[in-house]
Amino acid sequence: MNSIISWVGGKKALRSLIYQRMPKEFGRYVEVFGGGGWVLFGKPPGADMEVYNDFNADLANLFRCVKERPFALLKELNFLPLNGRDEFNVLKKYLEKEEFTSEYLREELELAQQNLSGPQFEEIKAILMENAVMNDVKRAAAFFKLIRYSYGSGCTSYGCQPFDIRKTFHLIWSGSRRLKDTVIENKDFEALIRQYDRDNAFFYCDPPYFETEGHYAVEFRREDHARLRDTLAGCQGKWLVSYNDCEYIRELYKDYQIEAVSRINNLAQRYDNGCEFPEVLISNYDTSERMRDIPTQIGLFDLMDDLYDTE
Ligand SMILES: C[S@@+](CC[C@H](N)C(=O)[O-])C[C@H]1O[C@@H](n2cnc3c(N)ncnc32)[C@H](O)[C@@H]1O
Repeated sequence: MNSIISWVGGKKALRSLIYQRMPKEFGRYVEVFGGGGWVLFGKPPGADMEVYNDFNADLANLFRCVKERPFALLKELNFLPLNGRDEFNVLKKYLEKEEFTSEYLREELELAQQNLSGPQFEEIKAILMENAVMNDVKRAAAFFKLIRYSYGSGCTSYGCQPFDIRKTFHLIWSGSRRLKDTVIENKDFEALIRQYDRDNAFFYCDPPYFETEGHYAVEFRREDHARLRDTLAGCQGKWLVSYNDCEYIRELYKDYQIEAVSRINNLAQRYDNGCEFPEVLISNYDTSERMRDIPTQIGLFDLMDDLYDTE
């Protein structure tokens, strides 16, 4: 199926190449730089454990709400489903406000426990918990709209295209079903990889590309590319990384398998028909395993796409 959102650097066009190169067997699938989760959404759930991660808290919260609170999210989205520059600016301001963090909730609960009797505390606790969840849903709805209304899904400028948000509701439903058993995380890649690494793990890593790091709300520094390589170097499991094809990345991963691939560049394609974008797939295992069985494996993924393709 398609993702619930478009995302800068989303791997819709590259994912069939990635499926063909995945290890034939793995017990846990971990999408380290989740973004729109295009690779995850297009693959059958399969593995014993599946993890979606992104360090962007709004993105992880959106995925969590789609998975766990689809009713509340749809209700929130359906409330005043306008689409105009003014609403876009209001949503942006709302998301820029200081977050209602779990730290704040913990303090409120502690205060209530110290100052109230047992039954009173239980009553207030239920209200505080409910409000905290509703805040998550409100934030998820605002973020979802911001992505949908912005230019190129970049969340920064208004896209100026009329769009009825209700047209996306079926995606939220099918997304919720697809994410039913997926663990959603909001961690820096290094902590995540160390936490989930096992010899039966498979990590798909799609970091911000070299010299386009600034396209994301979460800061990714130049030295983070080397930190990622060093973290992956210590892995027991298998991993596949996608990057733009450039000298720096080729040198950084010179001890691993590097395959050049290319795909249509979605944004450039708008202005330059036929524009292709050179990328590399880097791995610590033999990616031709699955391709040797190509008729059966591709058939399976194609079938999933047919079942779920909704956009
Ligand atoms: C190229 S995008 C991933 C696109 C995704 N594969 C898709 O198909 O939509 C890179 C993502 O990495 C996330 N990111 C940036 N720094 C990170 C970090 N230190 N740890 C985990 N995720 C990070 C960004 O928020 C962004 O969503």
